[in-house]
Parts: sequence; structure tokens; C-alpha cells
Amino acid sequence: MNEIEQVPDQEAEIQEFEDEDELFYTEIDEIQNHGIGAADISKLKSAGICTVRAIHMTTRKNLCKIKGLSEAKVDKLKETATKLQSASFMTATEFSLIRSKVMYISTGSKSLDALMGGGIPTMSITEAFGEFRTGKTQIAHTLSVVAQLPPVMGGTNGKAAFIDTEGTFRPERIKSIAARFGIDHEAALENIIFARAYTSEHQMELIIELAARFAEERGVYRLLVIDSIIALFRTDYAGRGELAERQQKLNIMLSRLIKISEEFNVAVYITNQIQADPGSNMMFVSDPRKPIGGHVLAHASTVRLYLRKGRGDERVAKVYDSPDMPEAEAPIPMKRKRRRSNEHSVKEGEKAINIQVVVRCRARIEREIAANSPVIVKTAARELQVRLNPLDILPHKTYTFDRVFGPEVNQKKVFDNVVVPILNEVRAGYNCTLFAYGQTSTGKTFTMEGNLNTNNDIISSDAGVIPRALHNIYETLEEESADFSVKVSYIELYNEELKDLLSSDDTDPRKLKILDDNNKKGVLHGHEEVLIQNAEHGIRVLKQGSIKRHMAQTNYNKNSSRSHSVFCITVHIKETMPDGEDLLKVGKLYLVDLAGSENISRTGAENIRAKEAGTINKSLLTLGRCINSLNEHAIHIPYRESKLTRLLQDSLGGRTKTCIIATISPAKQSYEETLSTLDYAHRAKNIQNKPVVNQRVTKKALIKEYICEIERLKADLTAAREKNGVYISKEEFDRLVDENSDLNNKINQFIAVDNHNRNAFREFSESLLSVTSQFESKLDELKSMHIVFGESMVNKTNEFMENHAMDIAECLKYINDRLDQFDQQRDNMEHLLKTEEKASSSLYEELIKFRQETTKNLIQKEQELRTKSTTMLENLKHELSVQFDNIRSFREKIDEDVKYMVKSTQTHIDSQNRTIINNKDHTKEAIEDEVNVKNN
Ligand SMILES: Nc1ncnc2c1ncn2[C@@H]1O[C@H](COP(=O)(O)OP(=O)(O)OP(=O)(O)O)[C@@H](O)[C@H]1O
Repeated sequence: MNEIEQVPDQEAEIQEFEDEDELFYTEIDEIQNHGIGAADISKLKSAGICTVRAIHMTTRKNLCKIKGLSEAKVDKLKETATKLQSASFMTATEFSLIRSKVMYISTGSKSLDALMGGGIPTMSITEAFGEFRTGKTQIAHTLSVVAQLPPVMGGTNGKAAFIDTEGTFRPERIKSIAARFGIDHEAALENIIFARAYTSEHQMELIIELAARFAEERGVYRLLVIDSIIALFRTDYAGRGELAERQQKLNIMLSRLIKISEEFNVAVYITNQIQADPGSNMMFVSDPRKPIGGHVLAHASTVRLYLRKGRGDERVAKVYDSPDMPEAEAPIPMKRKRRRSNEHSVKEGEKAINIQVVVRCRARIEREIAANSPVIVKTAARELQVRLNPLDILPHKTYTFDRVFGPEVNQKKVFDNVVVPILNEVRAGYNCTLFAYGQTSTGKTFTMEGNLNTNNDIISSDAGVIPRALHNIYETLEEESADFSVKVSYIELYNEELKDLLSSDDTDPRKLKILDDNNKKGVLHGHEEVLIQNAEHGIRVLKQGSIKRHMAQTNYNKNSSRSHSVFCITVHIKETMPDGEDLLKVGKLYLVDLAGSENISRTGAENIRAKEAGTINKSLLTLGRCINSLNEHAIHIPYRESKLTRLLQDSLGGRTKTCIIATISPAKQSYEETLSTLDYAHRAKNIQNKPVVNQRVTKKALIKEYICEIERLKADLTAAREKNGVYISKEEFDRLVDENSDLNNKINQFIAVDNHNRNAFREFSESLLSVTSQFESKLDELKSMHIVFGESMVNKTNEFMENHAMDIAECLKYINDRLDQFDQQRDNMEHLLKTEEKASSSLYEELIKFRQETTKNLIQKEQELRTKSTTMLENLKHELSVQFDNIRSFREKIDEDVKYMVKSTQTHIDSQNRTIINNKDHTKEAIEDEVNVKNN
């Protein structure tokens, strides 16, 4: 095992596994000790029989078929094998001991693991079948990594073998899965052996080779993936006549796989496709699809997993035909699993990804050969070198890109490597852009369009990206039996003017416009979209549009594109939700063929061609500046400086998945232009986009949109046919537009005056409110006097305040009512003005008059209110001062009363005191008299 971080007790675990393997097989070399010659052993090995058990598993007949093995030798072999390892009965306890060695590899999904009793088991074949993009291959990649993990992490500490029959294996996926499980991706890749099978025979040979390897590296491998098991059989045995043979061959392969899984305690994971089940309709089956391969595959697989798309990014797995598992379903979230390929690894959601940049260098063309201009560009898979002279006197430059295609690379290879992964993203609901950039005559149009001729619907080998993309979309979606529709649009940008190349009416006054979308990115409006029936129809539409495109012969290119063009393919795919609602996934692919940059002094462009070249270069310069600014993370990106950059705004630093194909010439005479293109492209590599998947739309919403569009088109058509539409001259149209804009200005001025008046009213009402609050505080003051002046005085004050509070409330109500009326009147006026703005100016004048009157009335009312409230305030002030005087005099009176009372009481007390003293004296005298009488 490689550099994977080891858990502490791993050594012990490895030893344990090795001991366990004794239970499964004895190496074939053992038979040499029992009299079988080394030459015969090697014959057996080359036939894939690498263990003693494999001799048991192979029939006498098949052993005799091995060259050089006679019947007598085969008998001897069988006898020796039985001696070394019994193939007879064992007790159920012994068998259960073997079964106890079954290991489970986690699928990476807890729910799926739970469904499968712990994961994918060894000693069995697990088959996953389902539609395209249901996660079969993703599970295969995940298992290949998880198998390497220690058992505590759901693995087996083992290596994985991957047989790829459809070109689906992606090391990038392995890297991201390794990162998810926190292991070194290089080690993870080292622990997977991979082979691409090209025919069903080759597939079988690879399996035999694997058996030998598994035997040689005992207990090292725990997983064998075949993605997919049947694809090559379907290609190799086409037609009903070959079906029986196909099934027979498939059966042999599957039986081999069963033996391998049991012999080496390996989990075999195979993927399979599905097909419509014609018989299901009669039996009312809810999902009328079934796996391919018939009973042969059904009997070979121990566990069959049906994968289907669920809600959103979710996949649903269902167990079929398992000997020991219930037929249950489990949801598997696939959020992490958007990565489609090496070139287009996509991180979900808001995560930024670099745009992809590839370079294509064509061979020298006639002009360059005639000029004897030597080849100075050397290409490798990802690297490209520009040497000005072969002797290396001048320094040479080396660039690295996501991919580099040399002159030997044909259109198909460019398409398969660059565009197929992009189309996968389009079908997943992303907007993607592919644009070709480069010097004039370097092959941009050749790459994007190429040869558009078809023969019986078969495209030419020189067909470019667009026709191939159209075919690929139809082929893939039809194969998936998807419910989908495709629309295309085609526009050009010539001398900074936009033109719809699909518009049926070139004199259509409606101009194409670039407007801001919700994210302030430029989007095109007003262009035709053609619903196409099939790829061929799409190519016809492209051809018709291309004829209208501005092309011209220049000194550098017989057919030079003088405009930038954007061909957009929009795909709608129906998805049925579990609740039965139909949603539509929308993906767009913008295919941009830029006009070529041109060194005017070198290409010798004159007059109109020079002017065109100037505009082309200008917009390309802006494009370059945008690329630089994005590269330097500048705050301002000058998108708005040209229509081209406005159109590409979402593709450069936006939410689209973007790929640039930079095209170059290999000839020395284009040295400067080539370096300039490569510098641009190299800088573009650092631009990051944040792709966002498009929102699904409901079918209803789309139908509604279509109905509106149809209604609009019908109305246009009827008007054109019956000539009862409104026809006006261009001058009259312009005049009306001007008049309309005048009216709009006036309305805006009126609204401004109106707003001013409303503000004045608001201020006034606010000042009234402040007066009210002053009153309230006065009321509080008066209330506090209750303590000093008694109940009657306060009641009187309250009564007084209440009377006035009513006045104020009335006054406020009046103002609010007037404000409401005023708002109502203003809204009515606005409404009237908007709906009637195209009508005669007399209405406008009336409205102005009405506004003036209303404003006058309002001003008058305002003055009245002001006067009334001022009078009220004055009255209130006066009343208050009278009350204050009353209070003051009342207080003085109370003071006097109190003084008088105090004085009179004092006098009374004094007289009482005097009386008491007198009485005291009299009493004293009486007592003395009494005492004297007694004594005498
Ligand atoms: N990879 C290629 N293989 C074969 N021929 C090619 C290749 N690339 C370009 N050519 C040929 O080179 C010529 C110029 O190509 P093309 O018109 O596509 O250039 P361009 O970059 O679109 O130029 P412009 O900017 O002037 O429109 C054409 O004759 C085209 O067929």
C-alpha cells in the first residue's frame, strides 16, 4: 500500500487479512510440489487460472482447450487440486466462517450503505443500473477511493482495479473524492489500476489478466469496477441475429467475475444501462424501464441497485433482486458530485472556478508555405513552445494551458475533449460559453463551424463544434429517452452594430438591445429564437444565418469573418418531480466566433476592410483590457466600453462556465500575433467565474410564456396580412417617439412639482403636531397644579384643554383628509397622464389646468389652515393668560384667608391662655383658703 496515512493498528490488520486469504485460495504454484511441471503451470496462468480453486472452477472441457494440456494432464490437475484444497462439502459452520470474511466498502452515502447492510460486499457482484447521470459512475469512483481506507472508515485497506469501457474514468474525480476523505490524492491514484477496454474480447482479456494479478498480489485488491459491463457487447453484437452469441459470451464473462469475487474476496461493482420495457405497459408498471442484459445479468448479480434521479440534485437508489436485502429505497444527495471531467471540474454553488483555456495551432496554410515561412510552434499535450529560430539564438517562450492541440488534431478530437464535457454541463442546467479567439486566418471559424455540409444526415469529418454540438445534444437526450426541446438564435456584431442573423425581416425597425439582467450583466433582447426539430434543422438554420454574416476576402483569408458572431443553443429538458409536477431544466450554450485581430499594416487592409479591422481591433482591445482588469482583480472592469464585452460580461467573471479556444498560426511570419494571442490567453486562465445552475421553470410558466409569444406573433402576422395594423412612416415614428419623450419629461417635471407640494404639506402637518405636543406638555403642567390649587381648579383647566384638544384633532383630521384627497388626486392624475400620454396634448393641458387648480386650492387651504391655527393659538394664549391671572388672584385670596385665620386663631388662643391662667390663680387661692380653714 502506498503513502496513505496509516491508522495505528494497520500492520496488525494487514497480517489478519493475509491469514484470512488462506481461507480463499492456494496459489497455483503449490501444485508444482505435487508433480505438475512449471511449463503447464505457466499455461494455466496465461489462461487466467492462477489458484488451485480456479482449477476446481474450470470444467475439464475448458481445461482441455488450453493448448498443450492433454486429457491425462487435466485429470492429474483435477486430482492434485482436490488433494490441496477440497472442493467438496463443508459444514454450514465452515461456510459461515468463510462468509464472515466478507468485507463492505462504503459507497460514501450513509443512507445507501444502510440500505445495503454496510456498503458494497466482497465475494459478490453488485450491479448499478439507471439512466445517464444517475450517479453510477460517481459511485464507482467513490468506491475506488473508499476501498483504500481502513475498515474503521468504511474501507478495506485494499487497492482497486477499474475497467473503463465508455471513457468515463476521471482522475480529477478521484482527486476530489480523496480530498473529501482527507487522503493524499496522489496516493489514491497510485492505488487504482486502470485499463480502457475497447472490445468485449479485450474486456475479457483484461479480466483474465486481473485474475493473475490478484493472485500474484495476494489480498491487495479488494475492488474491481467495470463501467459499464455491457456497453461493448452491445456494440460488438449488434442486431437480433447475434443476440444469442452475445448472451453466451456475456454469461462466460460474468461467471468469471463471480469466481474472481469469491476466489480473491473482492467486491465486483458493475454498471449497466436501462432500456424501455415494452411489456410493462400491459402490466401497469410505474417505471417502464429495465436493465439491459436480460436473465444472464440478472442471475449473475448478487445485488442489483436501480438508480434514478430524485428531487433536485438527489438520486434515489432502490435494491432489486437481492438474496438477503429488502426491496427498499434510499435517497443519495449528489451535491458534491457535479464534477464531470478533467477539464470541467466544477465546484458547486458560489465557488469560483477558473475559466478553461485551450490552444489550437493549425498547420501552415498555402500562403505561409508559399512565403516559405518556417514553423516556429511546437506543441505537447498541455504545453506549447514558440521558437523564433531553430538554433535557439533568440530566447524561446513556453506556455502551459488546460489543453494544447497541434496541427495533427482533428475536429472530432477537439470536440470530444473540449465540448462534450461542456455539453454535459448544459444538460445539467448551466449556461456555458465557448469562444474562439485569435489572429485572422488562424482557424476560429473552422473550429466553430467548419464544414457544414452533411450527407444523409451524416456530418463531414471537418464539421466544427456547432454542428457536432447539435448532433450530440439530440443523440444523448434521445438515448436517455428525455423529453426535451432545443431553440437556437444567431446574432452578429458588426462595426459595433448588433444584427439578428435569423430575423426574417432585415428591415425590422426593432433594434437588438443589450440590457442589464437582475445581476447587472448584459443580456441580449429582441432577437429571434428558432425552435428546431432535429440537429439537421439546427445546421440548416446556422447555414442560413452564416450566409447573412459579414464575410470578405482579405489578403490573409479568402473568407474572413468581419464580425463577431454568437450562436446560442438553448435546451429545455423535462424533469418529473416525485409529486408529479413537471419542471423544466434550462441550459444554454453560447458559441462565439470572434472576428480575427489584425495587424493592418501587415495584412494590407484598405478602405472599408481597414475600417472594419479598426473596429474589430478596438473591441478586441476592450476585451483584452477586461481580461487584464479581471486578472488584476480590479474594482472596475470596463465591460461597458464595447458591445462585445457587454455581451461576454457573464462569461468573463460571471455565472457562466466558460472556455476559450485560442487559435494560432505555426508560421514565423505571425510570430508577434501568436505571442500576443498566447499572452492574452494565458492571462485569461486566471479569470474566475462563479457558475450558478439555472432555476428550473415550471412547465406551466413556460407554456404561458410561449402562449404570449404566439399571441404577439399572431397579432403581428394578422396585421401584416390584413394590412389593418398601424402603418406610419419612419419620420412619423421618430416624431412620435420624440413627442412621447417630451411628454414624459413634462410628466416628470409635474411629478417633481407635485412632490414639492406634498413635502410642504408634510412640513406643515409636522409643525402642527409639534404645537399639539406643546399643548400636551402645558396640560401636564396644569395637571401638576392640582396638588396646589385643588380639584375644582384642575377640572376647570382640563375642561378648557379638552375643548381645545378637540379643535386640534379636528384640525389635524382635516389636514390628513386633505392630504389623502390630494394623494388620490395626484395618483389619478399620474394614471391619467400615463395611459393617455400618447393621446392629444389637450388632455395634457387639461391635466395641467387641473393640477394648477388643485395646487391653487391646496395653497388656499393651506393658508386658511395656517390662519385658523394662528387664531386658535392666539385665543389659546389669551385664555391661558386669563387663567393664569385667575390662578394668581385665587392664590392671593387663599394666602390672605390663611393669614387672617392664623391671626384670629392666635388671638383666640391667647385669650384662652389668659382665662386658664386666671382660673389657675383662683383655684390656688381657694385651696389656700381651705387649708387655712382646716388649720384654724
Ligand atoms: N485546424 C485546421 N485544419 C485545417 N484547416 C484549417 C485549420 N484551421 C484553419 N484552417 C483553414 O485556414 C483557413 C482560415 O481559417 P478560418 O477562416 O477559420 O480563420 P479565422 O480565424 O476564422 O479567420 P478570420 O478571423 O479572418 O475570420 C481556412 O481555409 C481554414 O479551412
